Order: sequence, then C-alpha cells, then structure tokens
Amino acid sequence: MKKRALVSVSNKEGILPLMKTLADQEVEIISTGGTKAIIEEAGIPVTSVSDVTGFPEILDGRVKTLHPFIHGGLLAMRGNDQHVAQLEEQQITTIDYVIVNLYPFEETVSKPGATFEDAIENIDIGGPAMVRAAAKNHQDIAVIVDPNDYEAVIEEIKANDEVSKQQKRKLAAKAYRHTASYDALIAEYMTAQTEDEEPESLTVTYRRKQSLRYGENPHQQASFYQRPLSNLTSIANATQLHGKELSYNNINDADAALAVVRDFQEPAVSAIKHMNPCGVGVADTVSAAFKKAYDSDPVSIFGGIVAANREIDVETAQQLKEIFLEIVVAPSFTDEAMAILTEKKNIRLLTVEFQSETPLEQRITTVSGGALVQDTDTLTFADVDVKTATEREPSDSEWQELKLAWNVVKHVKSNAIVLAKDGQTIGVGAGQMNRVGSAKIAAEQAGERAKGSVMGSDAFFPMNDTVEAAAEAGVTAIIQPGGSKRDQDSIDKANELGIAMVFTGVRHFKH
Ligand SMILES: NC(=O)c1ncn([C@@H]2O[C@H](COP(=O)(O)O)[C@@H](O)[C@H]2O)c1NC=O
Repeated sequence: MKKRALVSVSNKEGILPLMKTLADQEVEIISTGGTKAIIEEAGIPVTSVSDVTGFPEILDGRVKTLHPFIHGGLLAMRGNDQHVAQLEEQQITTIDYVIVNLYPFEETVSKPGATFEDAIENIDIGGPAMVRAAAKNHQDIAVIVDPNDYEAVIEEIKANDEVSKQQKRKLAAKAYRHTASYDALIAEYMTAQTEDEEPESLTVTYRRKQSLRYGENPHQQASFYQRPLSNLTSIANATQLHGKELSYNNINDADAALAVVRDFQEPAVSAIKHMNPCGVGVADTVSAAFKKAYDSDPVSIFGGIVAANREIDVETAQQLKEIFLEIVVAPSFTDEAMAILTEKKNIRLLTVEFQSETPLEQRITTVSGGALVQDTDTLTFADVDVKTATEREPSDSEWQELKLAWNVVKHVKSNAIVLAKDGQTIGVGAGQMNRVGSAKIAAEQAGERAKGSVMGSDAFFPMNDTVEAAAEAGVTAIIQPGGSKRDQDSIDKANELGIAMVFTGVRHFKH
C-alpha cells in the first residue's frame, strides 16, 4: 500500500528537502493550508487534508485535522485485524509519517505587548493531538517534531526506504517531550494569569542551552537548561563574548556573583569562589569598586568569578587583566576594555542585561526524589525596617558599612558573618556549623583591618559570644536579624563593649 505522510508545520524551515525525499519515495503527502501552499509552490505533489476528510478547515483553523479520517489513520494498529477491518469499513487510510510542529506559543507570549487573546489563539490543539496519536502508535509511524531531525530522517529513508523501529521510538519520546514542554509553558503562562500560588503539580519546562563537558566533578555528566519564558538578569540569559565554554561550576559561581551585584544600586563588584563572595566592593566607579573587591581578599580572588553591575571600562579592564580570573560578567564592556581582556585567551567574558526590576522568581532545588520550591530572597537593606537595639546609634559611616555587610551576608552560605569597612568586605566567614566559628574566621581573615569595621550576620545570635568575638576583633557596629530568646544578653554585651547593634527583623539563611 502507498505510504502517506501528514504534514502540518508552523515553523516551515527546512521542510522542502524532506518533502522531496518523501515524494521521491512515492509517499503521498497530505497537508494543511499554509504548509500545503509551500509544498505545492515547490512543485511537490500534495493533497489537502480537507480532501481527505471531506470537511473544510473551520473556526479560523481551530478545526483542521481533528477528524476520524485523520486520527483513525494515526491510531489504528496495523497488526490488529479488528482495527484494519474497521478502517476498511470506514474507508480510512493509514498514515506512516507525521511531520508537525506547533503554533508559536512561546514566541507569541514573549513579544512585548502580547495580549491574553493572542496567547489563547496560539495554543495549538490539533497539532499536539496528531503528535501524541502518532507517538502512541510509533511502532508504525515516524513522528518528526523538530526540524533538526529532518536531515537524519532523510538519510535513513534514502538508505533503507523507511525509518528504523529504534529511531521511531526515539522520535516518539521526543514528540512527547515536545508536547509536554509546550503544555508546561501554557500552564506556566496561565497560572501566572490566575495567580494560583501553590499549584498542586509542578510543570515547569527547561530547554537545553548547553551540553557541559562534565558536572561538579569530571565523573559527573551534566547539561545546562534554561527557562524559556525567563527574562531575568541571570546567567541563563547571559551572552558569552569571549573565552572557553562555561563549566558547570562556572555557571553556579557566575549566578552567585550576579546575585550579589544585582542587590546594589551604586557601582558594585563581587568576586566569588565556590559560591561564596570572597570580595565585594562598592564605590563611585566600577574600577574603584573592583579595586576594593580585589583588596578584600587578594588571595582568594585568584581563579575567581567577577561580576559588575556597570559597564567594564578600560581602567577596570587593565586591573582585571593583571590577575587570573575564570569569568567576568557585566552589563557591557567598552570596545577598549574588550581589546584588553581578549588578549587573555581563556578568560570568559559575558554580558547580561540588567533589568531595572527583579521579578520574583521561584527557585527550585532538588532533593533525592523530590523538589523544594521557594521564592527568591529578594529583600535587601532598602526593604527592611532596621531598628537600633543598643544605647548607641551607629554613626553615618557605620550605617553605610552596615548596609554593605547586610547586602553581602545574604549571599554567603550559612552560618554567615561578613566584616565590612571602607566600602568593601574585609572578612567573610561562610558555611560554619556555629555562628561564633564564622565570626572568628571573618575576623582572622580581616586581621588588623577588623579594627573599626562593622559585622553582618545572616541570622540571630543565640548567645552573646559572637558580640564578644566581634569586640575582640575591633568591630564597632553589628547588623543582624534579632529574634533570639537571648537577644537581651547580646544587647547587654554590646552596650557594655560600646558596640552599636541594629536589628533587621529579617533572616537570610542560605544553605
Ligand atoms: N486545529 C487543528 O485541527 C490543527 N491541525 C493542525 N494544526 C496546526 O496548524 C499548523 C499548520 O497550519 P498551516 O499548515 O495552515 O500553516 C501546525 O502548527 C499544526 O500544529 C491545527 N491547529 C491548531 O489547533
């Protein structure tokens, strides 16, 4: 029996060579309006779906292929005598190839000014129905949803007159990924419209952005996926201008570096090592901010990831060039800065569009067998109502440093302590199992510089020992959430030691 191909594509790219191959194999091509026109124009014989169904396309294309003459031909099992008999009785003919891709929902809703009605009209119904039916019946049907697969299918048809069983199964799995991902995007869009805050199932979809050479370690396989509808200031939306391809650890670190500088309005530079800030500087210019970030910890920044929230200029580029850095990510680089930095073959240079507002994004982390979902911690110093708990108010300059310490400590793994002075971090205690341990690490790193510095803590002090450690190091002011049953002990100790201490009422755990 003559084979038949059902073709209905919104993305018509690359379709003609496949049509030609099928026609050369004497496969009958049946197609919907716009697709048929293109095939016809190329001089390839094609039958209209309406001629097969005996029914016109109606409702502005909402109903074209939704017909038993199509779906019977897709779903009948060739090895099932009853199915075959029923098809004969109804004069339905089987279909062997389905080449379909769907209405451009993602492109439509990504366009500025897209309306809800535009979105609704771009929800494909007939396409997914055909794709799912063909994929279910993949033992007899090759279903091709991705133009990138046309070439391989053409080769196979030319070589063997048909698509192998193994290939059909792979194509079917891809077809279900395609429709699942398509529906996940629609669900995401619709859920956002309805403000359903805690959906009963999590149906996000990600698209592969990059295959990675390996994961956190060379023996772990890894890939980088991107949320299709996300326009956040994020590493997933970054553009790489120069350097080797990003690694798994690079991506995580660059994400952490960007998160820090996003929280500052003034020029800020962060340097990250293993997901923790090792140096952060704020100043009037990006080059001064980088100098401060560098001076924070000139040892740890070696091999680090640097992010800036302003354009990288010549002056900054000259400083960046002097040290070994894995990545520099910024909103842009001047041409002169690019010329300087690209002299280094391996440094990765990335740009990211800084959005004026950071939309609230949900963060998903996995645990074995499950996922945890929470809002991003977007609160910064500017969002909290800070109250002085001690007799002494911080001085103006102490307030400046407290703000810096608070905005940075949020990005340090708990238990987190940050010492800051002169617009830069000077000591970072990260990831310790007790708070006073983190305080001691931060103070030790700061050394003599700790004298006259301020301290930020991501969570409250359970005892007054951290205040003691702070005073011993020479800290003069502290910012912390407060809220411990024993806050009064810490307040008394701070008063006794002449330290000004303020409470934010907000905790910034980062695990
Ligand atoms: N309603 C239907 O019966 C139907 N059948 C196929 N489509 C879609 O129509 C598009 C192709 O249309 P055209 O060939 O007219 O350009 C494809 O993306 C296909 O998925 C349909 N449209 C969507 O719902």
